[in-house]
Amino acid sequence: MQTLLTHIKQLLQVRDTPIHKVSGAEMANLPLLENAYLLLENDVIMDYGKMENAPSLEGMNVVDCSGKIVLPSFCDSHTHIVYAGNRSGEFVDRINGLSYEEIANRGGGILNSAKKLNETSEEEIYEQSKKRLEEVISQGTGAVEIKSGYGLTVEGELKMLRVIKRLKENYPVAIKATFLGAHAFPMEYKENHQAYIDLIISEMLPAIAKENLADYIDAFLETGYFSVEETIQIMEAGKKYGLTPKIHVNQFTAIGGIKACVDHGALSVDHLELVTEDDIEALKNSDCIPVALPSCSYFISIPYTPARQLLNAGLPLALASDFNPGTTPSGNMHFVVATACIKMKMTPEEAINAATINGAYAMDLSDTHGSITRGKKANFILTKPLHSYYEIPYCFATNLIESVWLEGKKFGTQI
Ligand SMILES: N=CN[C@@H](CCC(=O)O)C(=O)O
Ligand SMILES: [Zn+2]
Repeated sequence: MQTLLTHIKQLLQVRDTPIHKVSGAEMANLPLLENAYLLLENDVIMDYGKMENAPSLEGMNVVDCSGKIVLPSFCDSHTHIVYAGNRSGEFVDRINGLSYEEIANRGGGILNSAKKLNETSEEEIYEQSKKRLEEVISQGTGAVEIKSGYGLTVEGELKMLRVIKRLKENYPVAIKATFLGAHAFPMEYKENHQAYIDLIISEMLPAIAKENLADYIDAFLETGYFSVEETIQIMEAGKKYGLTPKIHVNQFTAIGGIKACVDHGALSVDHLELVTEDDIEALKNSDCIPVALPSCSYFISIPYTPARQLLNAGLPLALASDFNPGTTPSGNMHFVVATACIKMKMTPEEAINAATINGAYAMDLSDTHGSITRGKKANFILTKPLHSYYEIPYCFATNLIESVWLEGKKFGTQI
């Protein structure tokens, strides 16, 4: 079955020649077609072009898009969507003056979520998590990475990764799974870090590999969490099972972690609210992409990733949501794009590139996702009538989405 979208006011992120990512000054370029058509066949993009060259409407499922914009679905390369319960109590504690660090030191934070997760059945976690996945899909996400990291036990981590696997089987979005056993040290290992790292390496990783549950390995490389040396052990162990590192780093302190991640083959380094000149040097001429998480900065009032500094150095940048119960209880990528423009001074073109093609790169998905390119998945957002794509970040709190399309079908018609 072919579907033809006609009279599209602006068709964004049109890339005739497939690219994997855009970097530095290239990010200011967002190729588009005005008054365009888009032709879908089954689950892929067949063709596109100017309306005057549109194919005959005969026998087609035709969708008139007059006044509306089409852009590729958001590619959210960093989330923790699978969790149990929430941490709204800690949110109020922070309003009343406690910091994220103080809450964590009292056994709150990640350990609070780990306790809840280990007390909750796999079925119940699936039910809670699928609601969040459906929510982000309705907000325009068409490819998403989901981390474990709230188990911190062999069974808990496996439980989370099995839930991610089920989500992958049941939803028409691309999902990549990341093993984040090195998210925090459980209380009983506070004085014996090596014993927990040994548990990750000798028990968790083999069990995960046996069920083929993960694509990537992650660690929270941060003062008070995993040191540079500890993270190197985790990255090297993961690589032995074919898991490429994607690492949380430089959220609160810069301790030389970025260079270690680049040296050990990380696909992405995520957070980077703090960035040093040495970090930038380490990233230059590497294949590792920085990922900024502006909703996290917003929610816990920490600095925003210095996007201009990274782009001026010629580096690529991806934007992701960080959806999690502690620092970012939202996976709304429209808000992420808007906040990147408003607070990080990214232009609309840069922010849309960062949330589409560069997000796809940060999940090894740019061959199939992240742009309007012939042969790629027909995953895209159809907006309500707009004057220009500038209104996407400008209308930062308005729902601009008329419909989301996944694998060639309007979402809601597949499941
Ligand atoms: N910083 C580490 N991990 C998450 C937060 C985890 C939590 O507080 O539950 C993040 O990316 O912000
Ligand atoms: Zn995170």
